[in-house]
Amino acid sequence: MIEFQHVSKSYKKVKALDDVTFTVRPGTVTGFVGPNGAGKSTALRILAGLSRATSGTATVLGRPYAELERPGFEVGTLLDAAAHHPGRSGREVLTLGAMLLGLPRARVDEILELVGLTGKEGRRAVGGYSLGMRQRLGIGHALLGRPRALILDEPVNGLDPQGIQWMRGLLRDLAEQGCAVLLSSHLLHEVEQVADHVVMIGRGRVLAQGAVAELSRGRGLEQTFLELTAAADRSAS
Ligand SMILES: Nc1ncnc2c1ncn2[C@@H]1O[C@H](COP(=O)(O)OP(=O)(O)OP(=O)(O)O)[C@@H](O)[C@H]1O
Repeated sequence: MIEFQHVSKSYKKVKALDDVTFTVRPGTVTGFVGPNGAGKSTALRILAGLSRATSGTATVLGRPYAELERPGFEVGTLLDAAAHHPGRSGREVLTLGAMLLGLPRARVDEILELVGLTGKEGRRAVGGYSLGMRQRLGIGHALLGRPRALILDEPVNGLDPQGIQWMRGLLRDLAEQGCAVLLSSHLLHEVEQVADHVVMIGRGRVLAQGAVAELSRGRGLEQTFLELTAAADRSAS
């Protein structure tokens, strides 16, 4: 379970998040959508313990990230596909992660296979990876410890159509295994394909949340999203 309760975050003059409350239940994929600057990354960074809320609480499995006893086994994060050292090979990145968690080397091979990186690709330096390959490595790294919650910032960015289809299947499988998956995306059509629930934010506030079918209102999520964000812009001006 992932929970935001009345989370607000201010940077000097900017109110990046304003009283954000929502839940991601185990066994579901929740899409987190909003225009540029809406506050998505800020919310995910707070959840992953990389930034502090000004007020409110964001928890994973009932605790703030900093208080998780075994974070690598509880929550997997993919917040920045370029986070790994460019000089390390994909295999080295995964091996370091596996060592930190006390996992056997065999887990690295399992993960390379799961994310569709070949042995040869695994031996290449990450600096030479395409964005799609980085995304595959990043999600593999997040999954090393078989976490019960996943936080993914734009995971399909840079993936080709086959890659997008693969990611969709992977996230659905993880949800079926009971994982709580939170993914931010600008691709509303993609969110519609993979998510059960959607949280729409604009200017730091939750504009709507609910089941995908409910929010698409028979016309598609994009239409609802455009109407809600336009209304939020009008009321702010
Ligand atoms: N470190 C920071 N200092 C000051 N303002 C910040 C900082 N980080 C984010 N902001 C501001 O907070 C607001 C929310 O930004 P955030 O990056 O969370 O949005 P986002 O929804 O992830 O956007 P995008 O879709 O473009 O990635 C923006 O107005 C942004 O300028």
